[in-house]
Amino acid sequence: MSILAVSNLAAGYGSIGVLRDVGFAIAEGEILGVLGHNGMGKSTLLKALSGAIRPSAGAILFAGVDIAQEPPHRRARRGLGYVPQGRQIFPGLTVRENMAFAARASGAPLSLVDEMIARFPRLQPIVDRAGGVLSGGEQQILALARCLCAKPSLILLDEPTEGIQPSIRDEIVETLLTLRRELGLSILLVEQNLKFMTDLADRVLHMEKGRLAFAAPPEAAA
Ligand SMILES: Nc1ncnc2c1ncn2[C@@H]1O[C@H](COP(=O)(O)OP(=O)(O)OP(=O)(O)O)[C@@H](O)[C@H]1O
Repeated sequence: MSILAVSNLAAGYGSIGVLRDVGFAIAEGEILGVLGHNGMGKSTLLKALSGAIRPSAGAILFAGVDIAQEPPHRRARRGLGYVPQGRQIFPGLTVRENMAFAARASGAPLSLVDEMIARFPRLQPIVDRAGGVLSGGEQQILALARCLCAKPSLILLDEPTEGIQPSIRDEIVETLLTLRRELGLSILLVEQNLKFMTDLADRVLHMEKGRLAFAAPPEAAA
């Protein structure tokens, strides 16, 4: 069964249309990648799915329910996680506080915070450090771990490797594959880094001028 089924989706900014007639589905436990040049609409797609922008047409079935017109917090509560580009962690809160905030806001148990800290060893020595002083890579891991503290069944990742070193990138790959294996986590990944995409994605779609143009296996896309 599909965790996400999108059909005829259109979205944009005011009178500027960006996405047109977008349709695809993600199976439970699947990792789907979306590739595309700058400005083609990849981030806009994730914004429309997360609720950051409201689609002007189309359906977004999440676990069988159409969420296309729901606000972001309701989608998050259903188990739709979103890690936007730029990460958006709370700079004045510590690593642990950032994560506890996400767990509380979603009604997930606070024990998930310790579970996620255990899954991301790089966070262990810095749990009491303020989010704002972390390196770019540390912030990326925190943003991902914080998203997972809300107990999502599908996560939307917008260019998670942007500006981070290969060793951290490899850790993120390993942890995401483990989460998929152990918890059945599904992932929609927007990424320009082909190695990361190839390591992670089961299937890759290509976005061109607001449309999903064709599908190819990750090897072919690379
Ligand atoms: N807030 C906004 N208001 C108006 N137009 C926007 C806004 N955000 C993005 N756009 C426009 O929407 C189009 C798609 O942008 P989007 O960020 O989705 O592309 P992208 O494929 O994610 O690109 P990149 O890889 O550079 O992040 C672009 O033409 C962009 O200029």
